[in-house]
Amino acid sequence: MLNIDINNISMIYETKDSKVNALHNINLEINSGEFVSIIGPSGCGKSTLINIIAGIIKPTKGFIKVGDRKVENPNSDISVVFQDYSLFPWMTAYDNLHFAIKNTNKNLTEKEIKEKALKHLEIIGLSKFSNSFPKELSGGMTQKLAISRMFALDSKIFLLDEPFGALDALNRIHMQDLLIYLWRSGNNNQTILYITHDVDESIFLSDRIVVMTPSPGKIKEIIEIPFKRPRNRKELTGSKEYLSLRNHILSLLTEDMKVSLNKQEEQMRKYYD
Ligand SMILES: Nc1ncnc2c1ncn2[C@@H]1O[C@H](COP(=O)(O)OP(=O)(O)OP(=O)(O)O)[C@@H](O)[C@H]1O
Repeated sequence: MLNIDINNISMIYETKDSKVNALHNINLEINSGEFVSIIGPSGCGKSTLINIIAGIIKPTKGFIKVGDRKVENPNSDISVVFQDYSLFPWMTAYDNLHFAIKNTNKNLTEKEIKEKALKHLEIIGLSKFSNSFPKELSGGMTQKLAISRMFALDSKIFLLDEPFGALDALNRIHMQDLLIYLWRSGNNNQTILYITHDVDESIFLSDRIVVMTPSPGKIKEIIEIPFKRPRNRKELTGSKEYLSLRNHILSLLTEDMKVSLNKQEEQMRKYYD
């Protein structure tokens, strides 16, 4: 179990002709075993933050600590799943899992690795597709495999960047249930940081939701989700408490949208006048 300490992170991208102020003074502590979602308008720096935590890009200011260690580069404590899948396209479904298990459990025998890989395929209902390559699977199946592979990797921290963004509503619900099932049935209670645009998804999945403001991305509010687990989707979404929480998050997000739409309108008026 490892916590994540996001310490005063700012990020400015410098391109040939401009500077983009992507993140400004982000401070956040995510506890071991916690599920935290980040929600915010497009371009507020959510993916930038995930990439900084994963050690893929270096921030302009501030640092990330995972447990006692400063993050300088990608490392095996942290696994990342992106929207456009995170599998090896040249390996079958079984081989993708086998490879992950073999590389993170050096003391397992070949028989144990095989059993574990087959068990993972069974849990996600893809036993029949063990010899299929990612391109031969549907979007939902591919993402199931990517999530399953993430758990097989046995990392302590999972960073998920809109992993179900490309799925239809039904598949999305199914995947949310699978994610929570795998997370809660794991032995070591991993820490999850989850990026989404979907307010309902963030409430259903999270212990806390971090709402961000647009350019530069700052933390606007951190919301504790009061609902006990396991959560019953039907009961939850019908409750008054849920609806008021949902309205609160939506109003935080639309406030910023109004400001940016007004700015856009002002610029268009200037252009056409
Ligand atoms: N490599 C880069 N070089 C220059 N600017 C970048 C780079 N990556 C991101 N940006 C800019 O930084 C800002 C934040 O981008 P980022 O992708 O982190 O936002 P986001 O909140 O994840 O967006 P979305 O929800 O649309 O995926 C945007 O203005 C984007 O154009």
